[in-house]
Amino acid sequence: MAAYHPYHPTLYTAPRTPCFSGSSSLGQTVHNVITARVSRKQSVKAAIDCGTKLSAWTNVRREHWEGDLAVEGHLPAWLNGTYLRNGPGLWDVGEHSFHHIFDGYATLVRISFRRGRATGAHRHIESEAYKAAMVNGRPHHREFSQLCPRRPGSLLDRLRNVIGLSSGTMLSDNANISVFPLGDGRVICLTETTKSSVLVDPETLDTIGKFRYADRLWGPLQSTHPVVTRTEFLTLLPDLFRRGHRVVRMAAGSNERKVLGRVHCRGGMTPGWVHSFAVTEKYIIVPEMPLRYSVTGVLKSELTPWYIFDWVPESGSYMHVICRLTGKTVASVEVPLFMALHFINAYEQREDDGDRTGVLIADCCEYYADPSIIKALALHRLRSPGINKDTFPDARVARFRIPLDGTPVGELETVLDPDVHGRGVELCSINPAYQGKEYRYVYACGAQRPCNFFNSLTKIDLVKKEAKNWYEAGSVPSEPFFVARPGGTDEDDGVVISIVSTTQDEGYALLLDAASFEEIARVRFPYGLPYGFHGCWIPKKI
Ligand SMILES: CC(=O)/C=C/C=C(C)/C=C/C1=C(C)CCCC1(C)C
Ligand SMILES: CC(/C=C/C=O)=C\C=C\C=O
Ligand SMILES: [Fe+2]
Repeated sequence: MAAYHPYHPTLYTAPRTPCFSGSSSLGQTVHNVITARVSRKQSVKAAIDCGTKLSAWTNVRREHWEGDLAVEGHLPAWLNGTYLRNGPGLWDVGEHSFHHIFDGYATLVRISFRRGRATGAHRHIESEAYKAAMVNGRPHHREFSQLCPRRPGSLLDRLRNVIGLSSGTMLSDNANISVFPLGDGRVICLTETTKSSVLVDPETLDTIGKFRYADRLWGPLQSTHPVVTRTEFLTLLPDLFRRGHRVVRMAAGSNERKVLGRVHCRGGMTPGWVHSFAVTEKYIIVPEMPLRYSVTGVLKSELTPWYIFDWVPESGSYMHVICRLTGKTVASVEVPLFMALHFINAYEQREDDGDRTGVLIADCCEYYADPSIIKALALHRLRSPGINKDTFPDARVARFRIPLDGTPVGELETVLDPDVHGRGVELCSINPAYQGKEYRYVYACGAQRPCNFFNSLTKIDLVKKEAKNWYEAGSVPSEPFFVARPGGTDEDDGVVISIVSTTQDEGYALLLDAASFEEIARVRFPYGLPYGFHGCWIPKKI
């Protein structure tokens, strides 16, 4: 069968903004390679596009920038520390343009707050994949929608691809999704390949090198959303051939992962894709949805209609519950079909008659069992808004109830009227002190319809079932990240930070008071920034 390829026939011509000026030797290589490949005509087009197109979907202007940031408004005196955000920031190399938002080379953005002032920086992560692409002027590794550079023509090439992909040598280490401070002070960036675990310096944004796991747990894939606390790092390693996930734990200060338990997927022939999972104080909750890895697609270096997945609704949806102490599966229930990337939080709902745990609650951003969100994130779709076309899939805050008493099925319900957040909810954060506990507030990207991507921020009150929204026409805000005020006792005592890209070539960090959801400050970069995914907060040690 011919390999399916989801490229759009009228592929958008990406505005290239290739005025890189790296100072490192790699930066110099980057500069030479890029300038050599960009014609004057392209540079003029880039300059025009910069002013008129949304910077969210364009390459970052320079490979590296660092400087003081202009502050409009008032930064709280208590806000001392660094906000780091990871995401793709370079989708074009030489003549090659990536197809999907998840393919772009990782770009870190830093904003450091100190006594009411702010400095900032951005820089690409110097992964092997990025460096090879810069030197060769085209991608050299398998990315999310980018196939292996060697197209399987002969049997020998096919065999080489299978070996390269299963051994991991051809897989990308482009850590472009998340960033976490580990309990021991190191800062790690990740995507879904194991080799993408990369350590960075949160101040200079230098790539320090690979995070080397000191164990023998083989497997090319990992979760990009580990649960990281001061004491541990909990993650999942998908087991493509034995239809499951290993649940592993690494203590802070160590590089050695230890297997805690194993999730056996119940539907389909391959494990369900888990982009994130949830924890309560006692349990780890692993979702299994019918968007399953296409192991043959990945190994044969072919794209399926869902890129690297198959959508197999008849294989069902399940929630698996693992005890954090023993690693044993204590429940595995069938639930209504669902499609979710991000779990918001989970907790144990205690029964009235004592401390026996009855039901687990797990909340997520859910797409009405429709995986088309994956296709909505192709760059040509993001870059062609189509005036007044409402093309973005609807999403809701959905709540699972998972019984622990042996009942074989769980429930799924919509928590609040999705119209209050524009039928968009994604890239969520909560007060981290409430992780695994009963909680009330969610901060997330929302939608002001019509739209082809999230374009607002929302604060959802799960108790009152209300939302407060922030929206400004022509702006795309990224994940609103909650930072708690030290010593604060209310769940929403703090600020929310989101980096906004606009059609006016602006890039700024928006700070909202988390309680009122009113704007308190804008901290401006000199130019528009590309979209990014997940951030973290590193408090300044006083
Ligand atoms: C949802 C999200 O933010 C990113 C998802 C990225 C995925 C699933 C990437 C997967 C892969 C690579 C980064 C390299 C090649 C292997 C593959 C599993 C496709
Ligand atoms: C940008 C995105 C999802 C958008 C819509 O659902 C997901 C990013 C995932 C990164 O972890
Ligand atoms: Fe994510």
